[in-house]
Amino acid sequence: METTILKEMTKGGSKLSVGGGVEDVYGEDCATEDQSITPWTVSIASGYTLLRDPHHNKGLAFTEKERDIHYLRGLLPPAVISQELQEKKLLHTLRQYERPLQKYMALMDLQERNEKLFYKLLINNVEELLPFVYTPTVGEACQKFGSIFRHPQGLYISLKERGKILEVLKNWPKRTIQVIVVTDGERILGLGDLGCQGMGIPVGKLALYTALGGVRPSSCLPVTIDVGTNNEELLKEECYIGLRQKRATGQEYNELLHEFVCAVKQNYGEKVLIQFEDFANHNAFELLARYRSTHLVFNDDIQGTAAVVLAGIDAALKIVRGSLYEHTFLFHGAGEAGTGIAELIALQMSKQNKITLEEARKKIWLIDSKGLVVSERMESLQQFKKPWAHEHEPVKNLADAVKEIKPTVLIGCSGIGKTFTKEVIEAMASFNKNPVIFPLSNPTSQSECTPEEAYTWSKGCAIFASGSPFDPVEYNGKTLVPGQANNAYIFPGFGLGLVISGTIRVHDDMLLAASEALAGQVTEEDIRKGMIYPPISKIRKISAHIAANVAAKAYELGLATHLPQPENLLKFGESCMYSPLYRNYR
Ligand SMILES: NC(=O)C1=CN([C@@H]2O[C@H](COP(=O)(O)OP(=O)(O)OC[C@H]3O[C@@H](n4cnc5c(N)ncnc54)[C@H](OP(=O)(O)O)[C@@H]3O)[C@@H](O)[C@H]2O)C=CC1
Ligand SMILES: CC(=O)C(=O)O
Ligand SMILES: [Mg+2]
Repeated sequence: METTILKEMTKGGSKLSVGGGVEDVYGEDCATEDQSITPWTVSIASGYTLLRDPHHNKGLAFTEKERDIHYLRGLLPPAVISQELQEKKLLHTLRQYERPLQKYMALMDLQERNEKLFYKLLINNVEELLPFVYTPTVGEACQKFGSIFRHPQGLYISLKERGKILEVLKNWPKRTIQVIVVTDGERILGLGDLGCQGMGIPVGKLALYTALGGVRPSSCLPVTIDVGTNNEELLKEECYIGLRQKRATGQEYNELLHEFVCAVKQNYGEKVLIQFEDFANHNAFELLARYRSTHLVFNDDIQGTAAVVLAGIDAALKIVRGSLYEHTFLFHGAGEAGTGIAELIALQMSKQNKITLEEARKKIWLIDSKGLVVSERMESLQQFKKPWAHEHEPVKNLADAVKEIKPTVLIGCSGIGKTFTKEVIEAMASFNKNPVIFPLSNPTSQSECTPEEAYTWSKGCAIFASGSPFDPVEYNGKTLVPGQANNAYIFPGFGLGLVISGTIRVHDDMLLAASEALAGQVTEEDIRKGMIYPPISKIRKISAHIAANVAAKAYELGLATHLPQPENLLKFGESCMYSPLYRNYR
């Protein structure tokens, strides 16, 4: 098949070359989605190849003229339909599927077939479709990844590629990458070690980077590092897609990860964001500590989750009153999410009250699988738990700890479902007018409790937000809307902020800036309805605000490299956001 140069043109577009200040941000094949600045892009597909190129395929929406010019005659049935009608038809079809996994597979197929239509559908129906590309369905998809696998998405880097990672990166068809989400599959949501099948997570997270944060899909790269799996069932499974060996650890593991991180910087430069996702905590904290001062790295489970929860607490304080420091926090789970959130809350308390971090930490308690984290256990505690080992008698279970500590805010992040029992919630409600309850564990099966349970056991008083989505609940004739405390509110806007400012390092103050921007998007009306997060349907606007705040902080800290600083970062961020609308081809 002959390939010709294909030029995309916006309606009324007149310029021939790619130009404008935003080009530096997006580089390569398209400068910006602000078509008034740069209406042209160049690609190389035509005819049959064009129909199979997901970035440019429009299916039946190709116009008569485009069909003539691009050798599409006969390759499509005669009807020409609009993108809006395509979207309507697809939504109708998706709604016919009964099982969430069928919807997931249909959506992934669409993403591989027609990228713009996939994103238009997702952006316009985010509330309805997010649960099928993200938690909870992505969890089931990862568990069954081997049997539902149809076409590879993202890059697989296994121990077999040791010493050749730079070459592997060069096999990826895009040269300009701005965001990488990488997992090694060892702690996929609360579902444990899913090995190579964890790829569903980077793919899903990056779909959100584009749909929720407006980062261009062509500049996103999902990566799975396969060092084996300790999941015996997967190792025995016929359809398992990964290396059939136990996980490599120690030096072998560290060397592979180091080669990866260095190859990324060498291939894509120092402004590419590496987001670590769903690593087990024994690696996650070390990787972040090792690379945070030399590379642009971000751990979503530790840092993104912290920012989203702090924002929810900020909004909850408008209902329960008092400052952060006047509250007492208890975490069920002392891993990445737990200690990450705890640390950011302590940092904010210390800034607000001009106290030391040590003093602030005293208001925060954590429980792990062995009970309350207390000083008596200091020697045997992992490093990241030590700052939280306060003086206290040992306490073995959550219900007893709640009664002893009397927290105002209870946060679940153990990955173990059903642990916020009736006894726990009733105890919380017995000394709090409005207990703040955050069952953060994902997916839905691992949630510490449902909103219905929290509202019923607290007699409708709980302020509730969970990691996975739940439907509104009718309680005593009132509709209560549970919030979704999920890092999806933060990372897409956070990443966009780094990209538009060309930031080279992540600083904790940027997490506070992101958190503040999210909390600022919660309206009085949301609060009146008991909602501590803004509706997810407004996520593009929310992400633009987060991006602007993060970028502003990066400029203030001298970590941004795109100079001069745009006058209006919000407008600039919005103008950089990916648009899923088809372009006219000439
Ligand atoms: N809503 C959101 O945005 C996010 C949600 N999460 C969810 O949070 C959960 C935990 O993730 P993460 O922190 O990364 O995982 P980690 O493995 O790092 O931490 C889990 C913690 O839970 C503790 N734990 C395990 N079992 C029990 C138990 N029976 N009783 C008390 N504590 C227990 C572990 O104890 P020990 O240390 O002793 O092993 C550990 O401290 C997952 O379900 C994940 O999906 C994570 C990130 C974001
Ligand atoms: C949401 C998320 O990052 C997690 O559950 O791991
Ligand atoms: Mg995660």
